[in-house]
Amino acid sequence: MSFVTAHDIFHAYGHRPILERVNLSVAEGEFISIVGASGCGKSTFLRLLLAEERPDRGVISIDGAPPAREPDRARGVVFQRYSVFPHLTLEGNLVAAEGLGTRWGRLHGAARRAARERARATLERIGLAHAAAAYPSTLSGGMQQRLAIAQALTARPRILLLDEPFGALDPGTRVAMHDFLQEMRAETGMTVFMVTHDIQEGFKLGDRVVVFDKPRWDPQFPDAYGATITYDFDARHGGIPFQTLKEDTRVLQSA
Ligand SMILES: Nc1ncnc2c1ncn2[C@@H]1O[C@H](COP(=O)(O)OP(=O)(O)OP(=O)(O)O)[C@@H](O)[C@H]1O
Repeated sequence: MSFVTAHDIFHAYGHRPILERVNLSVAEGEFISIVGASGCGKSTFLRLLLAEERPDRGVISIDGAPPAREPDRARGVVFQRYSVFPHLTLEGNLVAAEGLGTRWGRLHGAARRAARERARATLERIGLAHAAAAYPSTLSGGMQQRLAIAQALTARPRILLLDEPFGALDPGTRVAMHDFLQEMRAETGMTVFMVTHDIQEGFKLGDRVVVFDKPRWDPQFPDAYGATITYDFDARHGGIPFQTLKEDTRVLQSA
């Protein structure tokens, strides 16, 4: 049963097609890694899932409805340039994340006390309890990233969108973050879309690895065509034997 679907998506910036004929069907709980050349529209696709932009043509649906335009608790996001609140302590960051989903954007009284308790438990969980009262600027990149992911997960989103979340991390911290993400995923059963430039990472974490590429390419007019999903690998079974070639790559020869 499909939870997230993209049907025949076309999206352009001005006269420049970025995505064309993108079709994808994702079951709830699947982890989709997205790879592809720089600038081929991977982040654009995430923005369409977030409804930050609407596709020019085609339909995206999440749980049978178009994605909500307003930020909602169903979707958590972590970008490479992660967005923690610099003026709040670590604990304050997690409490604020819970408040974002409420009517007034803040929690008060007993609800706030309960959120603080949960924040402390989460910080314990991600190994940052000792820094609960510290500010993000005093943390290393890996610790800030851990906080950003914990913040996105605080609302227990049904869908987590990750745009190169581990790009800036050293290899050791990366592996620790992979473990953390895998644990959180096992616990919550959330659906994940992760853009990465690291194919190994894509296969390690993903159930499927989808490749965005331009099946049509005119060397005279490189911007003439958009990218689509050219491969959809089943990464649960080692990938390659289960690959689905969705389109032939056709290079247009100049006369
Ligand atoms: N708001 C915008 N207006 C015009 N062009 C844009 C806009 N956003 C992105 N683009 C262009 O659309 C193309 C796709 O961008 P996008 O960021 O989706 O690619 P990407 O595959 O995520 O790239 P990277 O791997 O480098 O992050 C790029 O050429 C980019 O310059």
